[in-house]
Order: sequence, then structure tokens, then C-alpha cells
Amino acid sequence: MSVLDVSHISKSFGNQTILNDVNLSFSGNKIYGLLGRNGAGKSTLLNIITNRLLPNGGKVTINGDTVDNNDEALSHLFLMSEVNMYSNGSKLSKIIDDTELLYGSIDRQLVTELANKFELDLNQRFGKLSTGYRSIFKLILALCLPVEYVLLDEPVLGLDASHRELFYSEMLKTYADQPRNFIISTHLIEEIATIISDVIVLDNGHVLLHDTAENVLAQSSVVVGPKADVEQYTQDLNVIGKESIGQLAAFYIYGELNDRPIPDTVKISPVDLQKIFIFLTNYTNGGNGSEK
Ligand SMILES: Nc1ncnc2c1ncn2[C@@H]1O[C@H](COP(=O)(O)OP(=O)(O)OP(=O)(O)O)[C@@H](O)[C@H]1O
Repeated sequence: MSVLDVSHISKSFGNQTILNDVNLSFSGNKIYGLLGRNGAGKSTLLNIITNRLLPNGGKVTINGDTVDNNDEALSHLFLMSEVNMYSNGSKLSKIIDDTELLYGSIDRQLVTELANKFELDLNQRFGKLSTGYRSIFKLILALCLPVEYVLLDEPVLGLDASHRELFYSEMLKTYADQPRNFIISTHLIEEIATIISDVIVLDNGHVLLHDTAENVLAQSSVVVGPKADVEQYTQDLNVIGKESIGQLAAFYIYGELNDRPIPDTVKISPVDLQKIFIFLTNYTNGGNGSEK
């Protein structure tokens, strides 16, 4: 089984430390959601993994081989991002030919199928495409290349709602046909919540959370009821966020609930991934929710 290891990666820009001893391992043909607030270092990490950026410390390896200036190792990875690597004058069909040479092969049948579904004319020049269609073209390449790690940095930037839906469903189809690892960095957490198997949250230069989406959801709950009862019930629990309106309170918990009987006045419900993310990343930045 192929393994992509990120070991002790650190990166600073000037005196600003963006990544501080980051350790992560990707394997098992999973779909990872890479989350983090603006400026958390997600793009920096993806650029380091694909050797577009050099770290100040640490290393990235695929099956033990460094990616640093290693074309063989890098041929297992494809990073799709908003950065345009292609010249405006190039026809899409020519870019496809060149990319095929670089990666050894490309699924031509799938390229044609996806171009038809997205109504993308492959005879157009890259520079003539709208922002959304540039993303679509790069996503088609990402889905059709024979790589074990598909890294998507804000993949649906500029795509309208129906194209976003089409992309997620086509991505899942290709994943079912050819299981591989996807690492998706996005702020549209609700859109990817149902397709990711693992959640990684970067915060303040560190990996704040790395777990299966199932575990993250299982550990999260919201306790709602009269403020005094909620406060009493959640006393020794890991409260990551609080909301209150008048005497009614909602306390968000990350971790085990206790065995204490739940008061009749209090209701405990599941929490969605986006809410968990907001509270986890607010909490570490000094806040713990809003009191209205
Ligand atoms: N080439 C660079 N030179 C200087 N600073 C940089 C450079 N690239 C990134 N940074 C800084 O590093 C920090 C992390 O940027 P990065 O783009 O990795 O974050 P991100 O998590 O992808 O953010 P966003 O979600 O807003 O896209 C930011 O403060 C950014 O300004």
C-alpha cells in the first residue's frame, strides 16, 4: 500500500511561522478533508508536498522516497490549485497531450466524457476560458491522471452550484472505479462533509485534529436547555463553544459525555462538521462562542 508521509515539516515566511513541526500520513485510498481558517497554511502544505515550495525543515516521502527533486516520486501526485501552470495561448488538447507525456498516461475516454458533461470545448485556448472553466479543465486533468494522490486546493473555486454538484458526483464515480487518495482543501465544509472519510484541521501552524469524519462526528454534541441546567450538566465536559439567547443556552461538546443522568429540561443533539470546525478553531484562538 502506498504511503505519503509528511514528517516534521516546518515553514516560515520572514519571521512568520506558518507550519510548525507538522506530521501527517496519508494512505489507504481515502478522501481527506484538509481544513483550516484563512492563512492556516493549507496551500503552503500542499505546495510543499508537491515540491513546489521547499520547507525550512522536515521531509515529505512517498513509500520512503523523498519528493524533493524526485520526478519518479512526484509522478504519483497531482496538485490542482488556482495557480495557472498553463500558457494562455495553449489549446486545451495540447495541454492534455503535454500532461500525458509528463504522467505517462491519461484516461482519454474519461477526458472526453467529462468535457462533454461540463460542456467544455477542448479546442479552446486556455486563456479564453472563464475562471470557472479554468477550474473545470484542471479538475478534469486531476480526475483523469493515473496518480495515487490527487491534491485539490479549493477545487470548486468559481464553479456554479450545478457544476459543483456535477464535480463531486463525477469525482466519487472515478473514486469508485479507481480508488486513490484525495486531499481536498476547502472552506465549503458542508459540501464535502458527506464525501470525506478523514478530517484534518490545521491551526496555528499545527495539526489541531486528524481523525476519521465518523469519529469526529461521534465525539461532538450540543447540549441545549435552560442556562443553569446546561452549565451544571456540562461542568466537567470539554466545552468548545457556547451560544445563549436569554436564559436558553447551547453548549457544544467535543469528547465524551459523562454518565450523569441527563436532566429532563436538557436536550442533546449531534453537531455538523462545519459547526465543530468553527468552534474548534475559534476556541484555540481565544474565543469560545457567542453570547447574545
Ligand atoms: N510566498 C509567500 N511569501 C510570503 N508569505 C506567504 C507566501 N505564501 C503564503 N504566505 C503566507 O503564509 C500564510 C499561509 O498561507 P496559505 O496560503 O498557505 O494559507 P491557507 O490556509 O491556504 O489560506 P486560505 O484558506 O486563505 O487560502 C499566509 O499568512 C500567507 O500570507
